[in-house]
Amino acid sequence: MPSQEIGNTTVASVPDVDDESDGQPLSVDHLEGNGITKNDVQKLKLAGLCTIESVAYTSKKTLMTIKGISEAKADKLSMEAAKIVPLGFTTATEFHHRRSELICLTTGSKQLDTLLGGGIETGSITELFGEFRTGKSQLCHTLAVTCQLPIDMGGGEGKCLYIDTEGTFRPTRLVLIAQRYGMNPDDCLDNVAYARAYNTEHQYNLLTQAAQMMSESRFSLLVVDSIMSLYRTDFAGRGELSNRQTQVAKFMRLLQRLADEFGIAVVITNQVVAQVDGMASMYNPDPKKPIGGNIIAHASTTRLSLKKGRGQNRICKIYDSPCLPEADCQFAIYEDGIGDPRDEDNE
Ligand SMILES: Nc1ncnc2c1ncn2[C@@H]1O[C@H](COP(=O)(O)OP(=O)(O)OP(=O)(O)O)[C@@H](O)[C@H]1O
Repeated sequence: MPSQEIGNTTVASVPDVDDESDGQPLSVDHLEGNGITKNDVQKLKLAGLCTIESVAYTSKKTLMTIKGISEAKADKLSMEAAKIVPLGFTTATEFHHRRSELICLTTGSKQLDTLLGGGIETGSITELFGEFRTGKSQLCHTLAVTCQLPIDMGGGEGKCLYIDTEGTFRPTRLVLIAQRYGMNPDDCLDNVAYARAYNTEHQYNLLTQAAQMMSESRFSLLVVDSIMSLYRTDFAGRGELSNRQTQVAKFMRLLQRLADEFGIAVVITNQVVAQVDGMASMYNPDPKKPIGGNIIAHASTTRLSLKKGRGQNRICKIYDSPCLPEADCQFAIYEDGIGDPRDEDNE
């Protein structure tokens, strides 16, 4: 999707993301035939399995939990999907080639993009955690706009799906950010599918809907702001901890499946609690850790810790990443979204 040069400014042409674009996963409709009926396909779609990839990535046991899918049918579905989606070994060269084609979404701050090796990676889950007012939601708002930009401007040429569990989404913020990038604010808002989640069951069901929407048009970003808040209230007390973690794991697994299936960037925000173990407080006077335990820790590919700095400045630290070293940088929150700290802010 080309950007246009107007005077000294590069103006983004807001993508017509409803275009049937290349690279979209194949619809599950293509499985029809060979003993798989239209009715079977409909059942898969109702269960949120809208692409052949989603069927290939789902275990036989899970396929059999779909109402009306027998063991024999589940076998048949897995077999047909595996004929189309490669599930075996590949060479590291081929994998390297595929990874080099992954797009990163710009955060709006050059320093932060550099820290992240280009921006927020697509095809994986990035967790932003920190205390209140550290800029988690503001970064999500900026990404909801930049994900729509052409690839040559640091975007993903796709729509954004935004699940808000705390009621902090503000479309007015998007208008100002869209204007900064020379986008038409109305088009930009139309490209953001927003849903407020009211309980954890609803939060999960929204992902099933998301799968359906993503199979119909090109999305490049899915935001869940914030991931744990409803789990904390729906599952209160120690007695419910194990059940809570099982449900969180199920949710995170579906998030990862969507990231793999549609090549989207998944960004989740998370709260922190004071860390009480002795070692942590020995080296850090104010130790805080993200909530959600090992489930969130293992399911998030990149974990970023956000802290307050001076004024509108914030500090982002790479807390965990499979390929980035532990390092940090500063960014700032402005009226028109996330940016680099300006000199006057540091004086
Ligand atoms: N229009 C704006 N211009 C500049 N800064 C803003 C603007 N809107 C909000 N902020 C700043 O963003 C900060 C809040 O950031 P954000 O909403 O991302 O917090 P958060 O980390 O998501 O916290 P919480 O956990 O409370 O949701 C505040 O310091 C606020 O002053």
